[in-house]
Amino acid sequence: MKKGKLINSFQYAFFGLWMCVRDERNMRIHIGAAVVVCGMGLCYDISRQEWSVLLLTIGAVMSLEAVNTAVEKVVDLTTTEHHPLAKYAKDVAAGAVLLFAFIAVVIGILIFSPYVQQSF
Ligand SMILES: Nc1ncnc2c1ncn2[C@@H]1O[C@H](COP(=O)(O)OP(=O)(O)OP(=O)(O)O)[C@@H](O)[C@H]1O
Repeated sequence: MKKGKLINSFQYAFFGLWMCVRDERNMRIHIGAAVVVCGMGLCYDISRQEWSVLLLTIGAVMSLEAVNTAVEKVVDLTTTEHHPLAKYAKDVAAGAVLLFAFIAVVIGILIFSPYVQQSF
């Protein structure tokens, strides 16, 4: 692959993430939650393994939100009409984010509950 093209690909990808943050309220909520849990991670001095799980979880939630946004945009591009398949695609993509967001909350509780209990 040519060097220029590789740089362009990174630029497009970063611009995609920026548009997601700029336009999607849910993405900004995920970022807020990530800042809070990373702050807690620093406060409680969690282990390397716990940081790995935490960062993987944060990355997965945000990546899923980005894919959900992409699905929404493609559906909107495909039809402006009310269509059951459009609803199906959007709701399934949203469900994927919701499912992993629940898992992320459970992971957060598993990681931080021993530290929070110790501090009382
Ligand atoms: N073209 C369509 N045909 C049928 N149902 C649709 C269509 N567009 C959206 N919907 C449905 O309307 C509801 C709201 O969709 P919308 O696109 O506004 O996304 P949203 O859930 O509000 O997400 P976001 O806040 O990320 O935009 C969802 O249940 C979605 O499946």
